[in-house]
Amino acid sequence: MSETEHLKIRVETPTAEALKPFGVVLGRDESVAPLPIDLYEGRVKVRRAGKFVSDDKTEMTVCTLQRRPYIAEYMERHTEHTQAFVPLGSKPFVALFAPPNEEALPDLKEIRAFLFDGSAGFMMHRGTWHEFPFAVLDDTDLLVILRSEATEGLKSDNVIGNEAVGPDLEKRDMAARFGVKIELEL
Ligand SMILES: NC(=O)N[C@@H](O)C(=O)O
Repeated sequence: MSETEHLKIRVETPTAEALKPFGVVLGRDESVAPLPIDLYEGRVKVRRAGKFVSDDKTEMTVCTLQRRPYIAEYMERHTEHTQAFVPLGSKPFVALFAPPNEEALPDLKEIRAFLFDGSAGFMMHRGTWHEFPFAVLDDTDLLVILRSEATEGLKSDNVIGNEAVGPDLEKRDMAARFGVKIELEL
């Protein structure tokens, strides 16, 4: 009986170049110019991580977060998709939500905040009100899965009166709408 032949495959470092024949690394690539989205004083950089092919206008962005004050400046919702936040690098992040409703604004009494330890991401129900997650540590990367029309609506030229509204996006200025400063306590 012949000796079983051994085919040895060397395990490589998963660089973007090495992986090009197979796909796109879903992680921070600073050679990709951030999109012209300039909310939170530049503390959130949004880069498209590559073309995500789907039967609908869905995409993946990689957002790089720096710490910012734990104040919910905005709350927004997307009624057409279940947006997901996935931590890259296992760093913790804070997110706050209010349940989907039929009203034009979230119910302040129902807002809750959570500290995610970085071991798991979160996919929201359609219409869940939320603020963009907060970094606990600087240089936190989040994979955000969402519909591209929501991303387009966040671009600076669509921010009017400190709010952004567009197809599948309602981003509301909480201080202007409620006259309250929503602060998170860790
Ligand atoms: N960057 C980004 O996805 N921001 C908002 O759409 C959001 O839902 O947090």
